[in-house]
Amino acid sequence: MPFDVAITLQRGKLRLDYAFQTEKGGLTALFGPSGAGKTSLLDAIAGLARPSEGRILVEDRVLFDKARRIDLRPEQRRCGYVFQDLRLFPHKSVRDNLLYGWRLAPAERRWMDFDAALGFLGIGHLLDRRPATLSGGEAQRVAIGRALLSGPRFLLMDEPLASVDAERREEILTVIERIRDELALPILYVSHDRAEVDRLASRVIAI
Ligand SMILES: Nc1ncnc2c1ncn2[C@@H]1O[C@H](COP(=O)(O)OP(=O)(O)OP(=O)(O)O)[C@@H](O)[C@H]1O
Repeated sequence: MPFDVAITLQRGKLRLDYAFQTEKGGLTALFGPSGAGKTSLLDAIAGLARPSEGRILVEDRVLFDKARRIDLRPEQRRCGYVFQDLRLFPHKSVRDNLLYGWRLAPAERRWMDFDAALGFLGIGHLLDRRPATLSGGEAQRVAIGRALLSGPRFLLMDEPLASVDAERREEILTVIERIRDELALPILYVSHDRAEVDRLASRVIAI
């Protein structure tokens, strides 16, 4: 099963409960209003927020299990996380941002090589640029490239169209569709745009 999650997360005074499982194939959207806890859930799956109860399995591998005292470190989880605010390193070139992802993965875990990622995402001409000089869509593709190069077993994408101008939306949507269809990676995708969810997702989880 790609994602099998049943956890409780405490965020300040707020208690957030999540329980869902997903079927093989396609993209699963997490859909819900601002503040509902979508980013918190991705953070818990990535190992950046620790649940107070429960368990998280991805592709039948236990990432977290409170009862069994299992809590893999983020770098052990093999998660490609595309953050809502991208978090590209501002002082590094596009090349070095991508190489950062690449170096996170031991050689045997890499399933996409550097040149293949450049071609797949159409970012080969941007290698010497700094993130501040990129358009929203270009920066988004670099962030996706960094995640793919880290040899992930699954992808978490937090509103990847949030910082993309209207004209570039189609380009990023097409990239996400290709990741879904050609790379066959389990994807959890946060959005609060109904049209986007209808186009991309094979199932929707209301948060
Ligand atoms: N570190 C924290 N400490 C206390 N409260 C937090 C913390 N992080 C998030 N929260 C609260 O937890 C709730 C869920 O936040 P979260 O960012 O997961 O929501 P979201 O569904 O992703 O929202 P958005 O769509 O606006 O990004 C919010 O009410 C938020 O204020």
